[in-house]
Amino acid sequence: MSVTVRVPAKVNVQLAVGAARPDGFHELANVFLAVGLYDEVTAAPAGELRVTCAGPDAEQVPLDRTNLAARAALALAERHGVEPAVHLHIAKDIPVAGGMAGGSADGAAALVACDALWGTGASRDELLDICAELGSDVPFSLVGGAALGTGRGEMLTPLEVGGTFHWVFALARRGLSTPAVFREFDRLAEGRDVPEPVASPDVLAALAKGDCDALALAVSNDLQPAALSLFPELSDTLAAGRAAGALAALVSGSGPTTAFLASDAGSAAEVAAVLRASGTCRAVRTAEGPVAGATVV
Ligand SMILES: C[C@](O)(CO)[C@H](O)COP(=O)(O)OP(=O)(O)OC[C@H]1O[C@@H](n2ccc(N)nc2=O)[C@H](O)[C@@H]1O
Ligand SMILES: Nc1ncnc2c1ncn2[C@@H]1O[C@H](COP(=O)(O)OP(=O)(O)OP(=O)(O)O)[C@@H](O)[C@H]1O
Repeated sequence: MSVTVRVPAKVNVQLAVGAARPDGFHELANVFLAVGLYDEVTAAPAGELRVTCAGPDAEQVPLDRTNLAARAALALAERHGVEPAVHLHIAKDIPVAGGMAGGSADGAAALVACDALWGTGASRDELLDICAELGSDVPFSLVGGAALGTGRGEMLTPLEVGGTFHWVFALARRGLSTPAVFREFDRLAEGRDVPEPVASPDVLAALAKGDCDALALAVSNDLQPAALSLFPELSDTLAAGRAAGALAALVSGSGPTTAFLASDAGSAAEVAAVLRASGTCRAVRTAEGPVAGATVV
């Protein structure tokens, strides 16, 4: 018997970043949208904990106990006094180190899969607690849809969304480390006051209405200058997407994936084709959001 869980990537339609806290994390107002690029994690009984991974970026994924899927299984097993004797197989389609919460997605998926496989019957709140221990983005991967994340991003308030948004994602030729991007944010902020991060009423209203033109005017990412500083070539990708007719162009989370909002599926396909031909990125994907979070299939 095995359990397979499908889990989406995310894009941040607003990422407001405050000053560094004493614990090193940054206070955020993080508006997450789950988009239809998926990993699948399959949990099956095994002699001992084992992780395997397949997919285009699989060789970049650690297979030891630092893998977020393995850490999720160990955390659940420890809380419930269960042997973590499980084979976790990750079918990976979310770009690795791309700012789309790929590792976080696998953590949330493994948790749901192991809970079902072992019959541990953890409550939603307990699963969310474990997710928050694993990483700031992991709780959102569990719940999906759209949500405002406060604190370091782990305290979620679900958001209503009045329609479907069409996105194009340009994958970069190398990854960016999330801690390095936050450090660069701090360096760029030296000597000036960083305001408290607050959710933009315009972003929330545009999501609630399902209004892509309004969302295009309202999206923002405070990590974008830091990501561009570490990876200047991303400006060319953003410019290529804008020139192709995208309504908005921004870095996704800590990058280096760039995200482009389109008015419908047809124009998303056109923007994707122009980006592919531009030579400014490694690959291009289209996806819609919001979609559901980690779900047993
Ligand atoms: C950039 C985002 O992806 C936006 O959704 C997230 O804020 C990052 O979430 P994540 O990858 O789950 O991050 P974590 O695993 O919790 O933290 C990784 C590292 O990112 C930095 N970090 C993360 C979240 C946060 N609010 N402040 C931070 O400064 C810290 O250096 C931390 O050590
Ligand atoms: N299951 C996993 N899949 C991918 N990377 C993982 C996984 N577990 C741990 N990692 C490690 O985490 C690093 C970041 O990968 P990940 O794909 O999660 O980045 P990300 O999408 O930029 O994250 P985020 O958007 O949450 O900041 C990788 O370089 C890898 O070493």
